[in-house]
This record gives sequence, C-alpha cells and structure tokens, in this order.
Amino acid sequence: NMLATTIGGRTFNNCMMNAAGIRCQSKQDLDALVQSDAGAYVTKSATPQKRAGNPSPRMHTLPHGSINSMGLPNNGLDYYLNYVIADQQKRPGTTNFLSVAGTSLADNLAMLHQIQASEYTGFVELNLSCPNVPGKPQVGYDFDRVHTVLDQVFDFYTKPLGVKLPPYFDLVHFDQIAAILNQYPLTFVNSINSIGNALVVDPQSEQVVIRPKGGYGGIGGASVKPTALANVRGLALRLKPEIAIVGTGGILNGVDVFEHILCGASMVQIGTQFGYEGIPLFDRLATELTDIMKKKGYTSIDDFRGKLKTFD
Ligand SMILES: O=C(O)c1[nH]c(=O)[nH]c(=O)c1Cl
Repeated sequence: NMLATTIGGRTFNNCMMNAAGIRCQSKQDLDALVQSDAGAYVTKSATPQKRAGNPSPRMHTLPHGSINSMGLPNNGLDYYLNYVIADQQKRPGTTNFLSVAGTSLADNLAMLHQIQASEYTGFVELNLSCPNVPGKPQVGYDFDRVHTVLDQVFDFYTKPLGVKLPPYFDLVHFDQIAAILNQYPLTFVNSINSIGNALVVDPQSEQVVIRPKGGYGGIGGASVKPTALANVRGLALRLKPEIAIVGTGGILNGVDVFEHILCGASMVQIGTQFGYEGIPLFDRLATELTDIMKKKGYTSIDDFRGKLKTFD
C-alpha cells in the first residue's frame, strides 16, 4: 500500500506511529495503539525501576503546542519488555519500538544487557535526549558522552537499535553528531525530541505553567516543526544510507508528514497532536497523506523520500 515503509529490513504497513511518552505508558495505552491504524508503537521511555516522575502540574497544552517536564514517569523496564515480548508472540512478523532512557550510563547498559539476553526481536530506541530529569544533562548535547555510550553499547548489543536525539541548532553540530553516529551499526536515528528547557508564562496569573524546574520544560507541537525538519534534513544529508531517519516534531496534518518524508524521514512519530486527538489521528493523517500523494502522482513514499529541492 502507498504508506508502507522499510527500516532495518523490517516492513511497516504505515509510516506513522506515536512518539515515546504520548499515550504509551500503560498496557491499555499500548493495546489501543496495537488496535489502531498506526504502523507501529513505541513504549514510554523506561528506566530500570518504576518511576513516579516530577510533581504536577508537569504538562501544559498551548494553542501551538505543549510544554512538559514529566520527569520520566514509567512502569519500569520489565513492564515494557514483558509487553513487547508478549505482543511479538501474539503478532509474529510485526516490529515495534522499546524506548529506554536510563538516568546513567550504568542504567542504560544494564537495561540493554537485559534486552539483549531476552527473546525480544524488535527495535530499541535509546533515548539520549530527555530534558526533564533535574540535574541530568541531555546526553545528546555532549558529543564525547555520545561516543562513549555508543562504544560501550555496541560492545555487546547486536539487536536493531536507534537513538532519540535532541534538536541541534548549528550546522556544525549536525556535522559533529553525524560523524559520530556514522561510526556505528545503528538501524535508525529519531530526530527530534522536544526543544528542551523552554519557559511558558501565564501573563494573567504572572506565573509559570508547570511546577518542575521553575517552569522549564520541553516544547512540542506546531512551533517546533521548522526545527524538526531542519534536523531531519541535516541528518539525512550526512548519515550513511544504512541509518534510517525517524522524523518527529510538529506533525499535526498529513502535509506535515509529507514534509518530514520529503526531508528524508522513513517513518514519522506524532507526539503532541496524538496526545490531543488520540487514536483517530492515524486514520485522519493516512487519508490526508494518501490524498496528497495521489494529487502528486506518487504511489509510494519512496517516490519522494529525501527529494526536497533547493534553489541551487
Ligand atoms: O519528561 C519526560 O518524561 C520526557 N519528556 C520529553 O519531552 N522528552 C523525553 O524524552 C522525556 Cl523522557
């Protein structure tokens, strides 16, 4: 069908899925995604043990997006690993994404050793970009740290793995992160995570809108699309072809999915808008994207992936 895509030798019948963290924390959430038109799901980023996360209010919706400082609330790795293993047994031949976000290198390595030793055959999304754990920097902004983490991961991890990156804002940073990533047998790179440590103010109450970190949190939604497209394109132009790109950020409508694919994405994830709209989002986006493709004479996303034109 027109929306099929392939990453790491696995074919998905729809190039759209949820973004980690959005309606994917419980079995009920994940079951709804399994039943939906989404081509796959990604689980809420896991830590080794269950975590309550930051104190509320920790998420606020805005006309043009959202701000969150959830602080990695999740049910712990075992919960999600058990879920994805049970799901792959129920639905052989499907591939999904298990997100992990240790708050230390030791935690990330311990989780990946556990996953490596398990029956899990799907993808792992190693989250190097959570901006909301107080006192913890985003690993993705420390290039030496990224090098160290990937060196130690690929010493033993042999299953398909990708990394979730923060947005970069300088072309030199695209060069630097791509030079590092190209040294590893990565299956995909997911770009972008929320734009970290933004501040939203309520002028009426003269107060910030979320409690953690004095009101600082990650921004998602419409306002981040230009940054997301820049990162997808910047990485697509620099990464070796074996590394697929998952485009995330600012997708509200089918045209936004089209733009992410035009910039080089093989699959897209929807966060903020999926949070607002829920499961019906995937059917709406599939219809809108298919209509755009038909109007342009495309029959597959391969017809236009990465084919963004410039003036020269
Ligand atoms: O606060 C969070 O849980 C969170 N929030 C985000 O916006 N991105 C992330 O990767 C994570 Cl882990």
